[in-house]
Amino acid sequence: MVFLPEAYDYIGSSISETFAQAECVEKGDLMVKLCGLASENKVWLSLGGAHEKIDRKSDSEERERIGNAHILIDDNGVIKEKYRKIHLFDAPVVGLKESNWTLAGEKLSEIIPSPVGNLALSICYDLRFPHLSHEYRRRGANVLTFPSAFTVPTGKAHWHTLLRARAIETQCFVVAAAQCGKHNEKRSSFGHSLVVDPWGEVILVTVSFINITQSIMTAEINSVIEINQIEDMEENIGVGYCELDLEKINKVRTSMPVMDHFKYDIYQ
Ligand SMILES: O=C(O)CNC(=O)[C@H](CS)NC(=O)CCC(=O)C(=O)O
Repeated sequence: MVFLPEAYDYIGSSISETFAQAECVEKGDLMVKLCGLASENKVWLSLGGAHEKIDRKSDSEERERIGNAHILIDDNGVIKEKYRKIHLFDAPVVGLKESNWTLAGEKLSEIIPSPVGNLALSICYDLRFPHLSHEYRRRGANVLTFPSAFTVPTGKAHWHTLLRARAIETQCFVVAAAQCGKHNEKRSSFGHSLVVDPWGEVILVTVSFINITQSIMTAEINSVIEINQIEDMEENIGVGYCELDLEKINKVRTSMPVMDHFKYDIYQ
């Protein structure tokens, strides 16, 4: 299975550029190509965040806005699920207001059984809302996904901690493909695509692999590195590879059955 980050299609340098390139998820040219690639190569795809052109008739709001949609494609090239980002990143700390151009989603993703586990779809800023992750766990997820385009200052401060916390609390694998580098004069992303196991251990983090001009298909497979080494590393576009040992989930959950210990009667 291949996981791509939020905004895997493009990152616009202005709202008008972002609108101009948005495509309808089900019928867009890019999506047709990606479904073809999934079936030809027999891989599942997690497309972490498409700029989704929304049919105005189904949008009750007056302003033009797009969806931020995480799409899951199976190895037959069939779209299995589409999740629209629920929590929009309106954050004065970095001067971004996603709700200016995005319409928030209103429902959770289904839990989708896949060859790498029972997947739950989220996007980026959703990571900061533990109730969402907890609800996915309660509904049977064992792999949470947080494709992201985290900003550099908030990424430095919180990215690793939040991802590990969600993994530890829910006892799920957490897979987080992340944008990295400078997109335009105004935007850069923190990077550090991460996979965390249900015990909270980081089992994959991407660092510098390939030159941006090389094909991703020829990228070298990464080796796992220690978190305390990361600060000094440059990150380019690249790929990381790891295996999810689903047995770990059972081990962690039986050895510490936190789900049985919630006291909803006391704190709802
Ligand atoms: O708009 C696009 O083209 C792609 N989408 C994004 O970059 C989104 C909305 S601005 N970024 C985040 O949610 C960052 C969250 C974050 O950095 C944090 O929670 O600290």
